[in-house]
Amino acid sequence: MALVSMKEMLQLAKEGSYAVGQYNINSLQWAQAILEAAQEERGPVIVAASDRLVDYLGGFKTIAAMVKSLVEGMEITVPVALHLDHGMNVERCKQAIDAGFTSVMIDGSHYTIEENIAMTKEVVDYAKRHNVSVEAEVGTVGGMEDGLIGGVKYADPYECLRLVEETGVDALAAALGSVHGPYQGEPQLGFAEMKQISEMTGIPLVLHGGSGIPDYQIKKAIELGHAKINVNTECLQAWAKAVRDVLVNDSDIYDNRAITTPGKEAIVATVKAKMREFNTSNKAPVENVSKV
Ligand SMILES: O=C(O)C[C@@H](O)[C@H](O)C(=O)COP(=O)(O)O
Ligand SMILES: [Zn+2]
Repeated sequence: MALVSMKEMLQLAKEGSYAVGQYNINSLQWAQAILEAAQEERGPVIVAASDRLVDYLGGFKTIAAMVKSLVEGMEITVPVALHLDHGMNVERCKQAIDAGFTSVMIDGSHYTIEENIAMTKEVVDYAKRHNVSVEAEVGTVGGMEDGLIGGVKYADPYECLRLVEETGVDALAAALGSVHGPYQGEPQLGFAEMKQISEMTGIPLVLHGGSGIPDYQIKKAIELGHAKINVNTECLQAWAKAVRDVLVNDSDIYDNRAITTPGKEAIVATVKAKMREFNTSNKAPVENVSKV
């Protein structure tokens, strides 16, 4: 199946009270694992490359070619969106779109709201011409973002409304207490603000920092309008644990495949567990699933 934008995927998720997971790739093996998990769970999936890792992964064209050819070679029939995560500027988003990404995030959250709106609008105008979906961010997710350590800054509901109305963006990441990387203690998400922003804007919300959030808070975030949840840290932790176990248990092992395959299996298991938690399993359209 050809790669799709995440516009329809997220609208269906919002209407159906579930969320589509965005899983970040950190190498070829990540892409294989995420696609395998989604196909086995029969649910839509968002495969993402974080802009800070795009060059490390070989650049936009390499990533798009890799994901497209894995979808074809692995006979993936569930809907797959290829998304640029935390796009650093307008130019990077345009490059991703030109290379074949079907969705982009323009992260203008470190700028003034006026600058954020202007950047987002330029990306939306370009993306619409290519049938590509756009996500924007208001406020600041805590922890590690764009390679920087920063504190939480809650999204202002009126700024969210302005950005949505003035840009026509497809999905909004409103920072409400979530953190990239591991949490220190229990996450404290701002549910009252979440409800207000969801009701005011009406568009699918995106939860960054989706790793390490207890199930009851995930369920509440979905109930209050989140249709996309980003997960990277939990996959990294599962991969690292599996690979570490192999190396600790066998000091003579040197074969790359033997060392890293348990890491890949750990990512598959993590993504499948998340898809069940987010209620994405079995949500691929029936006509896609019947081809399996
Ligand atoms: O690490 C990245 O660059 C991508 C993440 O910021 C991703 O967008 C995300 O929100 C993952 O959250 P986490 O798994 O809770 O760290
Ligand atoms: Zn993020």
